[in-house]
Amino acid sequence: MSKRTIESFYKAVSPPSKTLKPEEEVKPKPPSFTHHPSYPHPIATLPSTIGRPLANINLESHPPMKITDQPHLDLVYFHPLIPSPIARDLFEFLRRELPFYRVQYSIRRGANKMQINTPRFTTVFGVDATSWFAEIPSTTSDAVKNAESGSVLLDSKSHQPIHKNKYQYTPRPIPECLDTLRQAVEGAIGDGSPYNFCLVNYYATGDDSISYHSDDERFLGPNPSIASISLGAQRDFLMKHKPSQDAKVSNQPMKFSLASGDMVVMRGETQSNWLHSIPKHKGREAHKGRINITFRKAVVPGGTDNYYNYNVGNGTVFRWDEQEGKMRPQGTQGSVS
Ligand SMILES: O=C(O)CCC(=O)C(=O)O
Ligand SMILES: [Fe+2]
Repeated sequence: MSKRTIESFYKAVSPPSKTLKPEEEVKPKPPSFTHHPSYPHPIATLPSTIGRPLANINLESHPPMKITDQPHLDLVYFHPLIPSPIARDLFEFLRRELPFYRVQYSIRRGANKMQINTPRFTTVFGVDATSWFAEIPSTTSDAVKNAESGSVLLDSKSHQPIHKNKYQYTPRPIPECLDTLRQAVEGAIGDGSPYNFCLVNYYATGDDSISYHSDDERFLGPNPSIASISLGAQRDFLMKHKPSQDAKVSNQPMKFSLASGDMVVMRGETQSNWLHSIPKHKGREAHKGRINITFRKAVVPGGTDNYYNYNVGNGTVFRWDEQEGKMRPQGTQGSVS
């Protein structure tokens, strides 16, 4: 009898089928969940009222704008990608269902060690291109299946389970709700490049922010493409060129007022030449929350550890508390201010 290779026991986690029945045939389904041992809690799957429109985004009436009129700038601006009622429902769904973190870490500045409190809530899912999540087929024994809850990490080249010390943090598969969005985003961009990471920021109020930075880490490879989606409150997105002697380079920042449902794709030489930020904000919508989702492709294991270190870390899980109208650390009773 010939031996079966390990690959033949696994198949890639396939996206949910896009062939949907007409509205009247679809019965309301009880909520279902994406389970995985790496999640602090099961993560609800999208209701069809959100999943269906995301799978059928039509950009014919408002095609994306290419913005390339500044040196080294290569943006594609979808204004919007997601129609506003769906964007609002998706915002509320993700704020309610995802685990969030308020990561603290320390950096060295010369001889001094400084403690940094990330000024926003964050979470992350995905794994770099050297590994992939494979579904455990139904022929595998129930005991193994339950232990792994449906998917296992394999090495992309050997298709063998990864070494237990490959990563410092346990990678989390992108849950169905964000994977449906990933497929919609990849379909809208249409350049055939797949993303393997999903980073989520939640800015609770105008006091939350991200300072000027570029996403040009080596673990993303040269000229990375980053797709960035906004949901909820409108916030300013600033972009400025890195310091340059070139007379064609302006030192004035560009400002985009990003609305719920908008997507900006930063690609080409943008990350190596430009910085971007979401500054603190007062005034209109400052009391309202905003979610930002970025899809990226990390190519080496260092990217996986970096993303989990700065977006999950080792701290408390926060969940949205609808009654209190704010994020609450899990495992605490009563109101936390
Ligand atoms: O919130 C945003 O729009 C930007 C987020 C961002 O730049 C990042 O997560 O790297
Ligand atoms: Fe960024």
